[in-house]
Amino acid sequence: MPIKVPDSLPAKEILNNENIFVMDESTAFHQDIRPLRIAILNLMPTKETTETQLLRLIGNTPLQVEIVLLHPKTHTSKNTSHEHLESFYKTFDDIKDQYYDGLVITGAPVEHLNFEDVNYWEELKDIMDWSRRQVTSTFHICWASQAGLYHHYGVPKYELDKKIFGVFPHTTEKQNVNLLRGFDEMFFVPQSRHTEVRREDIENIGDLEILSESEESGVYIVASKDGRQIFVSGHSEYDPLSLKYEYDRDKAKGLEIDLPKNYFPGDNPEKLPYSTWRSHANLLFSNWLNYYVYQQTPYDLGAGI
Ligand SMILES: CC(=O)SCCNC(=O)CCNC(=O)[C@H](O)C(C)(C)COP(=O)(O)OP(=O)(O)OC[C@H]1O[C@@H](n2cnc3c(N)ncnc32)[C@H](O)[C@@H]1OP(=O)(O)O
Ligand SMILES: N[C@@H](CCO)C(=O)O
Repeated sequence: MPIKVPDSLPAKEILNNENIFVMDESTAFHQDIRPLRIAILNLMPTKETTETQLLRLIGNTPLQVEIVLLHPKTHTSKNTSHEHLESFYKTFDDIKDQYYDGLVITGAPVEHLNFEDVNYWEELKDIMDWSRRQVTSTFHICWASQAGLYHHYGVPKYELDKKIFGVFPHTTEKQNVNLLRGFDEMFFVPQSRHTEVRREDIENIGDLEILSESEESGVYIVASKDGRQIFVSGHSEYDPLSLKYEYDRDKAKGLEIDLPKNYFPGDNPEKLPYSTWRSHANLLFSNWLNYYVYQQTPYDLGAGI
């Protein structure tokens, strides 16, 4: 079964070439099954790259999934063209009366700012409040996970002395948690952050559970006990070369940046990096879609969230 995306979205051709069946709006879904409606609030400056990465993971499912891409209307994008946003994106105003099975909120390179100084903060707060009422489960990535933990639970973020940058081993001690089903005892996840949230600020909040951590890179997955809010600090969706792109970009700018850890063979940036996290990424997203979205959402969406 396929995912359906806006007509002519560039990611469609890339994913079809990878044998992921992506439909456009003119093609009909199987009529007897209600497709899952997933919104992606894309806050990344590199929107096309992120669309492709997320659709690749969300499309790896036997479920029918209809995608709506959202961007914040209170922010003028510097790095994504107006035409791209006009052609493929909606804003919160267009969908706020509707109910959704799932929402993904991406990272954003605004972590040095106070949340209140992010120019779409008021809109993002409205979207996060709406998600509590009208979305079955919301998956927050990187900066969005910090933003969600802060907005919903008052959890602060802290500046790190040094950027956490690389692919780090992660573990979990939890048993029988559906989001973690099938996880290896230890698995790798890309992290690329200047800030963190801390265990001690989260563990006393009764509604939250820390599901996975890394000795080196800290808290990874936090979830509300009802599974409706998932906060993920890493970038499992990243492509094999995403960290290389960030490393080369920062080097070219003359910034002080260490090599991403556990990434280049022999720490040689001339060599093609290892990608060691893609099976984890696929499992994380398919567990979320299956157990937290599909198995929880009401058939008559809106009648019972
Ligand atoms: C912590 C995480 O969530 S990780 C996710 C972030 N990682 C990435 O974005 C990786 C890819 N990004 C990049 O490579 C870089 O951000 C680039 C090359 C695209 C742009 O870098 P720079 O030129 O240094 O920064 P630039 O001035 O364009 O600002 C970056 C973004 O922050 C936005 N921004 C800056 N200040 C603010 C603000 N006060 N409020 C809201 N957004 C802001 C910019 O508008 C831009 O986003 P946009 O393209 O959606 O408009
Ligand atoms: N992942 C980000 C961190 C900045 O927020 C980058 O290096 O682009």
